[in-house]
Amino acid sequence: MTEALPFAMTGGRVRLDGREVLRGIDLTVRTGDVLAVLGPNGAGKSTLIRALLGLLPLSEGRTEIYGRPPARFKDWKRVGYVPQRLPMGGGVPSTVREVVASGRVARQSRWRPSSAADRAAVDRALTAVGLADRQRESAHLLSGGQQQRVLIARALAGEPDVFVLDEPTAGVDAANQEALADTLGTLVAGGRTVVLVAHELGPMEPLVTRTVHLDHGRILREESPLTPRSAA
Ligand SMILES: Nc1ncnc2c1ncn2[C@@H]1O[C@H](COP(=O)(O)OP(=O)(O)OP(=O)(O)O)[C@@H](O)[C@H]1O
Repeated sequence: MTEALPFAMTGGRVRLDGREVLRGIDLTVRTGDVLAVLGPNGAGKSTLIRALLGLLPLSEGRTEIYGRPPARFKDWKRVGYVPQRLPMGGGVPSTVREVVASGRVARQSRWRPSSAADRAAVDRALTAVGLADRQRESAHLLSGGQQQRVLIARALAGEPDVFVLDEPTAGVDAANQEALADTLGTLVAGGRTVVLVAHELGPMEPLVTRTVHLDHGRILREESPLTPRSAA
């Protein structure tokens, strides 16, 4: 049996406050794709990835995650999401490590709380984003770029099959953009799938196998760069 596609949207429309923000999106993401969603401010890029993940409902059309509509999809450990910003919730300050460890939750259960494997995955993720030495600090007191790296580490810690990143390099300095590109390169070489929103691809550009250009809630064009994964 062939594996279901990580994401498949057909005729997807999203209305927010009575306004159509996505207008008839047909998009499939295949295993191993590194898909960059490009377009100007307000084009609908974040809305598209939130709709792919089922975080926003479609007003028309359908979308599936590994062959199931989001409401019936259960295998959330396969999906890692890096939102644009650290959610400010609950008023309880969380340490960097706690936020990153929360990326393991979909892998844990009442019967199997945190294990050595979980702790090792959190350690690897913290090291990958260069925050191992800041792990005891309060995540909300870090800079914007550092918080972005905490969110990337949270997704890495979950060891998902598909990573969805909303502007992962926004506010991240050049050295850490390079580090992120290296990390993503390793994941892609291991067969993972990546969907990312970006204004500037920067050092991630050589990894990208497909781009979709959005504007006014529609896909204007789709391209496959000629030399994916071969940094010049
Ligand atoms: N909750 C909301 N209610 C109403 N309109 C919204 C809401 N969220 C987003 N929008 C509108 O939807 C449109 C698309 O927003 P979206 O955040 O998806 O764009 P984007 O391409 O990711 O932009 P950016 O590059 O600035 O992050 C924008 O015009 C925005 O104002």
